[in-house]
Amino acid sequence: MSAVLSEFAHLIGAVISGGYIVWSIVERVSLKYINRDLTPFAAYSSLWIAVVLVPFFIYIRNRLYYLRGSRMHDCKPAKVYPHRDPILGLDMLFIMLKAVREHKVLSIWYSLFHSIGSTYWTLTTGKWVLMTCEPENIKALLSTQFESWPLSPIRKKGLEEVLGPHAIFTVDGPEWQHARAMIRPSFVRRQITDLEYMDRHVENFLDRLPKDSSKFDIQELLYLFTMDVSTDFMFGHSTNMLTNPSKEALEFTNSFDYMLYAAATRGRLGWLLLLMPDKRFRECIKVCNSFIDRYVADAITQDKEKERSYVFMYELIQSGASPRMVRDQLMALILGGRDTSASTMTSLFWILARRPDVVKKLRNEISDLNGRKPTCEELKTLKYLNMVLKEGITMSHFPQFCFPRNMLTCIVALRLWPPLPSNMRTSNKDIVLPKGGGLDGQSPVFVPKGTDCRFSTYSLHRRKDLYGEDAEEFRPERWESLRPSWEYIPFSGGPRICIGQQFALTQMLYLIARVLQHFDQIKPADNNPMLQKAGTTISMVKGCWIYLTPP
Ligand code: HEM
Repeated sequence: MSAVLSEFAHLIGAVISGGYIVWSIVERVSLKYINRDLTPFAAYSSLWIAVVLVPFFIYIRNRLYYLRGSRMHDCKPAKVYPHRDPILGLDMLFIMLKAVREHKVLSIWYSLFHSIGSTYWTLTTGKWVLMTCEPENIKALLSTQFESWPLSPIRKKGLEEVLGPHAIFTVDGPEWQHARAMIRPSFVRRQITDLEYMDRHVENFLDRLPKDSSKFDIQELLYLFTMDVSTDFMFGHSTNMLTNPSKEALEFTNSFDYMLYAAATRGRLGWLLLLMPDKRFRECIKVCNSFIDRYVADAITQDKEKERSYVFMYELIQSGASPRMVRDQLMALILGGRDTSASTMTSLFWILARRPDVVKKLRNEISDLNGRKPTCEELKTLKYLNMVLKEGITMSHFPQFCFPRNMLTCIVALRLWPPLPSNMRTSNKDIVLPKGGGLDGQSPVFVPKGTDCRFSTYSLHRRKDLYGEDAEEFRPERWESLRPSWEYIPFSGGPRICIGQQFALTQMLYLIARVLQHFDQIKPADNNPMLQKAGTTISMVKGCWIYLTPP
């Protein structure tokens, strides 16, 4: 009965507002061309009122649709952010723009979840978005309802501009399956454990570290390091940013940085970006594309003898991928691989500089190697690994990986400062998420087709009800008893789980182990709180300035 009433109200609303709009337009036209009012009430016809009526009608229509859907599916409405502007939600836009300027986006999300609840609705430039940091909802989005939650069109559009239309990060459905199937074997075959080639870059990194305990920005070096590793892995040619970058490599790296930063900002602005054309953004895309195209063309035309046993680009070319396809995947993998690892290691060094107790423990673990470079086998056979295996810290959605003991610190860094602090999916049909409805947020919540749902990994990882009252504290020891599942998703989960997680963890583990073999103490060079900006990944606004002291 209520469904019939709501359909009826919907119909009446459509007829009244639609009729009014048509009538206003006809009156205007007749006044202009035949200089005559058509109806005695012509004075009441106003295009301005018509313009206001449209969003009002859309609002009522959506509201009724939502309430009806909720009733039909035994759901309760989720809480709503108390907007001052209930039509476009411009108040939230201004809050977010201010937060971006002050680098407080992550903490604002966190505090909103804290004050409203772990699932709530908010308006973003006229569109309702469901915000959540509820593990059950995230599991639904990424796994159990995977088919119904493709990538959001905003993200697709934003990333398509920079990565291209075939990149694994911008496609869904069969095209995504194809891209993933093409990339996946490379990560398995390579075993991600070729420390030899990684070692060259780690040595370059160590060479750049000041040995006289002078202060320096480790973030800058980490981004150069991961760019060198990524390009070496992808093209078989490193940008050599740590040693002797060519003019092109420098230009590529700078353009890549700007391109990603601009893409993230544009993604946040949505349709408002139409008002803000960015010439530099376009130029940077061109620079990056032509840098990669040169390597691809070179590899295709010259059929070069491979310098190393494995180069990702050659594998793609041999799989029959078109040059455009190869370029798009290469861009995606540099994006996926470079900033994420650099961001994690930066956060980690920031906290290590403030936690000498943790540095001491880590150095004790590593001292078993007697200063030798760890082989992959040695990394695996460290005595602590047995303990971790006994403890069984293997997540259900990390089927192929167990974390060695000395990776625990990385895990902690990934919990508190996940490099991808939030993500979004859009429903392709009316659907029900398991939690978030009702005053207590425990009932299922109805989500109409076309709704964006943003989940905040950053806020999820800091939930006190999941991680304890000290959730915001850096305490690696908590992992000795923790068995998280969907409460811990730095690498996402489900079918689209990060393809490079083992590569990333090995790279980070190796670099950190080697740095700690060379340096005894890590100290902060300032007392500033951690200030992070959220681009496509998070990074530290003023860098991470530290002192390293050799033993
Ligand atoms: C600390 C390091 C890393 C973190 C925290 C991380 C995190 C993530 C996350 C959260 C996703 C899911 C994105 C989404 O579904 O929207 C993802 C996907 C992906 N990551 Fe990573 N990543 C890391 C390193 C890497 C590395 C080193 C590579 C490659 C060299 C890589 C390649 C990818 C690819 C290709 C995908 C897309 C998978 C798909 O859509 O099927 N990642 N990563």
